[in-house]
Amino acid sequence: MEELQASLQPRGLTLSTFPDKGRSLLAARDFYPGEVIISQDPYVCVPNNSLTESRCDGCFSKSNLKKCSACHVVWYCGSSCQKLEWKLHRFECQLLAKLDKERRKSVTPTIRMIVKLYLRRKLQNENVIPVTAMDNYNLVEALVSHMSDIDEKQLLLYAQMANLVNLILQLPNIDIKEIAENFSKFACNAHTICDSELRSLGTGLYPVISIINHSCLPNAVLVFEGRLAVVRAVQHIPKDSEVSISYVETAASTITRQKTLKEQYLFTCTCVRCNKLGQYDDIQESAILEGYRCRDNGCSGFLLRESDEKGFVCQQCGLIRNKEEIRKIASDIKALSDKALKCSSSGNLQEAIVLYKNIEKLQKEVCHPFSIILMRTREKLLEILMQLEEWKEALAICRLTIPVYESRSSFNLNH
Ligand SMILES: C[S@@+](CC[C@H](N)C(=O)[O-])C[C@H]1O[C@@H](n2cnc3c(N)ncnc32)[C@H](O)[C@@H]1O
Repeated sequence: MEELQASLQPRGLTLSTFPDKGRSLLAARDFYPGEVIISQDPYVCVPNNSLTESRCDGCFSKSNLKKCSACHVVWYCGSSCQKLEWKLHRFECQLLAKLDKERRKSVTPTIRMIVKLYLRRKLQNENVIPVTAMDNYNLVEALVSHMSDIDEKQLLLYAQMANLVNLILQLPNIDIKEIAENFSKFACNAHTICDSELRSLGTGLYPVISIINHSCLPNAVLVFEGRLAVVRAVQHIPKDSEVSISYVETAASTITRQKTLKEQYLFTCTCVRCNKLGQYDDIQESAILEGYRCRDNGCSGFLLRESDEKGFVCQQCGLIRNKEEIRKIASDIKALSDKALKCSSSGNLQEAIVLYKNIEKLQKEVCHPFSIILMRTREKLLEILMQLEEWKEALAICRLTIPVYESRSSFNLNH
């Protein structure tokens, strides 16, 4: 870690360890909103390929794809991406080509990440790929795995996946337990690589960026420029303070955020937002983000459950909303959502638009106008409309989301 510390110093950063969080990245000088704090190329990354969607292994694009003729698993958009990846894929390709057709189908993106991890370690050990202070396997070894905290079912799954990786790699002296531990490390350290519209393209392991801890009110944000991970300040970060990003959707209730953090990252967040759990402004924010709207369309109050559980009371005008009425609409929304998901994943986009519009209509009846649930439906609609180049309608959806973003920034100012 001394080498890493030395390479972070000229960037105005330093490493520290806290008893409750483990390693942390600190600012060794002031950073200002918009400024790049750190950027890193992935140690390994893979596109999120599935049976219905493929992307180029180099740039993650979806156009002009050709399958690697030897392994039939990996896709490229052209020779420049293929060349870029060849140093490693040359070895991966030989291993995948040896597998029978059925086994090849079980090589999921996660399995490929681990296979690539070991191949990269081997190529760095053999000096085929250069080693630097920010790009070496020691950084992967230092990542937290939470192996002692995960349940038996998950351990068993990791063991099965580790066996498959072992079968593919066929390296001498490989430790199955270490492979399983690397799966666990991926679960709490890997990042989803997104495009500028936050669409998920793939997964990458960025072992220096993984040192950055979480806050529900972060002072920095992680974005991607292609495969490059870039951390930018979103607030003034004074010298000696910790750099933090959010691992989860910040526009969620405290209970939802804490549940996700506990399940995926195995810790309980004690940030300033989480410490407000149960206080009036936390209850209000949670009810707006995930709760129901007032029966009176002209009222913007938030609803809380009545003590006798018959319904929900508007905290602004006192009107009561019946629980059964909400339950009925919620079940209609669920049925439509299942259909819409099927349509959009099978490429039936026109039908998906009709269904998402109906979902939005129903959600407008039950959800608070600034609800994150309604917002997600609109984001989905926007994504499909943009795919179909229906710009006018897409713009109309954007206009609906602006007031929600404005209200969110006022929430955050209150914290
Ligand atoms: C991506 S790692 C971050 C770096 C980590 N601290 C380390 O020592 O390598 C994620 C893990 O860090 C810890 N962590 C991150 N943010 C935290 C926070 N706000 N409070 C407590 N633990 C946190 C948790 O153990 C979590 O699973």
